Amino acid sequence: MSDMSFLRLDGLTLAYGKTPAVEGLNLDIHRGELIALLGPSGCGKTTTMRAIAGLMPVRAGQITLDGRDITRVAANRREVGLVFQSYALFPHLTVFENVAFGLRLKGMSGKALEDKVMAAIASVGLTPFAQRKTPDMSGGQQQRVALARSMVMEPKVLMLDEPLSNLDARLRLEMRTELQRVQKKTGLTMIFVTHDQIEALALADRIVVMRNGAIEQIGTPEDIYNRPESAFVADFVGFETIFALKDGAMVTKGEPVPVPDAPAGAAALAWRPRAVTFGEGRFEGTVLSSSFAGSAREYLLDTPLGPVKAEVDAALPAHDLGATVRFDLPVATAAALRRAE
Ligand SMILES: Nc1ncnc2c1ncn2[C@@H]1O[C@H](COP(=O)(O)OP(=O)(O)OP(=O)(O)O)[C@@H](O)[C@H]1O
Repeated sequence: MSDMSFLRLDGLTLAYGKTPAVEGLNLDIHRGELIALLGPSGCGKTTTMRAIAGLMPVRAGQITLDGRDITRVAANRREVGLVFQSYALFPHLTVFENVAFGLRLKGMSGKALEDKVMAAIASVGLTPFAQRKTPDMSGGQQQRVALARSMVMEPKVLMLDEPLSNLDARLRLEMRTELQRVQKKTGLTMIFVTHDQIEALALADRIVVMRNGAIEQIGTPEDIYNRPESAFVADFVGFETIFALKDGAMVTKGEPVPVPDAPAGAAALAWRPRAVTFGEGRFEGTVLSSSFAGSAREYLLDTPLGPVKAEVDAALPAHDLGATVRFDLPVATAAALRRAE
């Protein structure tokens, strides 16, 4: 068996009663990879993780972990860890006892237990807090306790459901680095769920973008950010101006715009605000809104083509609302999408 299929989902189909949640999902995860499941609310991220953890029956398909079919194996025998958004720590127990809990259930005690627990606590940088009760700790520290408690069980795969969503902006950044550090140090295969594209781009080795219970695109952060395949993914990673191509022309709100130099096979063209030429070009639009963002200024333009978002250097003179400006959509700065939806 190759490392390519350390964790393999094969035609995974999941449903809540008559409501389908995930349909025929195929995914191969390497040993030691950090994978982000990214997508809008309701696309099936949590349901997929619950199925891998054994908390959700599989309607059809197969889950294989390290060469073993675990599709119908009980949750506690899967060697899969799951850290919930809420951490679910025991408030009356110390950090040490929270982390030791699962090992005690397995019958471990004494020095062996202590060594393992303290090593797990050390790996998340909480050694000085081992005897503290968890309610007396910050959100980020509690998150680390939850991480240590799962890691100490030495799962083959550790899954985290929106691990950073309860933290404030500063702690989120700190825990992002921490999570990456712990993962690289331990070589643990990890899957985390997020609907935050910045978090997925910053953390993951590969990103799995989901939509309506299926995989829309799988790739490295660079692939997803620079080479989105569909309008759905492009829009998700900040290409805000997207036009479908039909018969060699862009389909716009008004007249079709011929694009003789469109890349072969492209179904749509997409521009980030920064890639739109502003102040000159073939087209004209009216400033609908303008927002200052430090080094840049963003304009939303009302144009005969449809809405266009452009970003320019904030040092340039600002345009008033209602002002008429010229702009262009150069093919050279566009991403060519294979799917227009
Ligand atoms: N307990 C449930 N009973 C019935 N349907 C459910 C239940 N939980 C989820 N669903 C449905 O299954 C689909 C997938 O939901 P899931 O929770 O996996 O999405 P998600 O991508 O994790 O969303 P979020 O980002 O909001 O957590 C959705 O259509 C959802 O409405």
